[in-house]
Amino acid sequence: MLLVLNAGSSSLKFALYPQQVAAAPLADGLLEWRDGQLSGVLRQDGEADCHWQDEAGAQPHARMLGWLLHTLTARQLPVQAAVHRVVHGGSHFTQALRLDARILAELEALTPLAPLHQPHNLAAVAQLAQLQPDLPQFACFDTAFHSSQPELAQWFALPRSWFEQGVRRYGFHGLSYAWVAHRLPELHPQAGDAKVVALHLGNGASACAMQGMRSVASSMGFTALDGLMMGSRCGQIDPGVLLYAQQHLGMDVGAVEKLLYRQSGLLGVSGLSSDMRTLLASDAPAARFAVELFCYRAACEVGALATALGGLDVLVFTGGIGEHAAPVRAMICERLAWLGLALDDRANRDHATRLHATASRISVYRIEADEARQMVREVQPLLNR
Ligand SMILES: Nc1ncnc2c1ncn2[C@@H]1O[C@H](COP(=O)(O)OP(=O)(O)O)[C@@H](O)[C@H]1O
Ligand SMILES: CC(=O)OP(=O)(O)O
Ligand SMILES: [Mg+2]
Repeated sequence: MLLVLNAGSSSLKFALYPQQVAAAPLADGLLEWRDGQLSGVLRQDGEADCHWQDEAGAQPHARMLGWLLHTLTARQLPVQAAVHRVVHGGSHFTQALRLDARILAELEALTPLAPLHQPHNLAAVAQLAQLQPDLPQFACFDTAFHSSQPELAQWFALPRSWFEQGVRRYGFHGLSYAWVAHRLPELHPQAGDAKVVALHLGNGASACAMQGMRSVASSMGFTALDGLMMGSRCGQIDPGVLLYAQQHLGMDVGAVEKLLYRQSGLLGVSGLSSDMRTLLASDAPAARFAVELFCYRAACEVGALATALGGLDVLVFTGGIGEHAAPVRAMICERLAWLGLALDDRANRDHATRLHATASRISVYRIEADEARQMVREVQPLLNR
């Protein structure tokens, strides 16, 4: 049994797969740590049949994972290996691999580049090792899919030595895009020759340009801050704003980090929520404006990536917002009408897989993100070595 883990700041998604690439997980669910409370939900056979709650107390994450391992073992589903989504693999790690102490130290050094993700990803590795020391543990990287990008797409216009030190555009959400690259040819037979832009719109949001189903450019860069507007991250910003915040407003580095990662995006602009569902349900003008800005920025980024590709044949929506927010898809596509893109309104409202109108020059698809299954695919060749 292979346990797939995707650890975030306050939640940990898990799924348990048999050690062959099966269509559906044997069990999956979510562990959460919020307001001093721990909770867990486990689904088996599609039914959420196990709920757990406890006070946070000491070592909350270890207790959540302890509950999970205990529950799975009690159900005759003992965990034999674990694979983690690790957001940043830096320039060295461009493939799934088995974790050891040396690799973990290198990954820890990348924490400043992904402060919202990397520490939580690595904490889950350490806690599992404590609970089950012999467990083989693997990592799959969000940056790996983008390692195929040409140098032109990777460089900032900084002095040469900065690139050599690793200050370059990496790109993220690679597990989600790799899954899109796997699924799209099943939906669009000419996908291999197509110029594709995929939009991963979730709590974090980014866009990726693909040619030959490989990444050639992306909107996220050195960290998961650049590019699109997100739930609470600002996306693309004039770096002069950061100088202004420090030099004239006297903000220290911690305050600037908090501003960029946690107080901006949909949350900052709406003053209401980072959650797209809440904003779409609200009549407040600031909520509507936040949604409009989100869509405007996404459409502009699609235009930029179409230029990187030299054309656009296919647009893909994925991630929580991309999969479920029909009004957001409609607003983004409206702004791309000049490219010859037309949605089928009904298909969009019904969340169909194929979303474009018959007359559209550009095909549009909705693909459900499945980072967990992509991780199983990537780690499969390493399991029986
Ligand atoms: N039915 C829905 N309509 C609109 N937005 C939705 C819907 N379901 C989920 N979302 C949005 O998706 C976002 C979360 O995306 P998800 O990909 O699940 O996030 P994460 O990055 O945490 O994995 C939230 O903004 C949420 O409001
Ligand atoms: C890289 C990133 O932004 O991930 P998430 O969408 O899970 O926050
Ligand atoms: Mg996500």
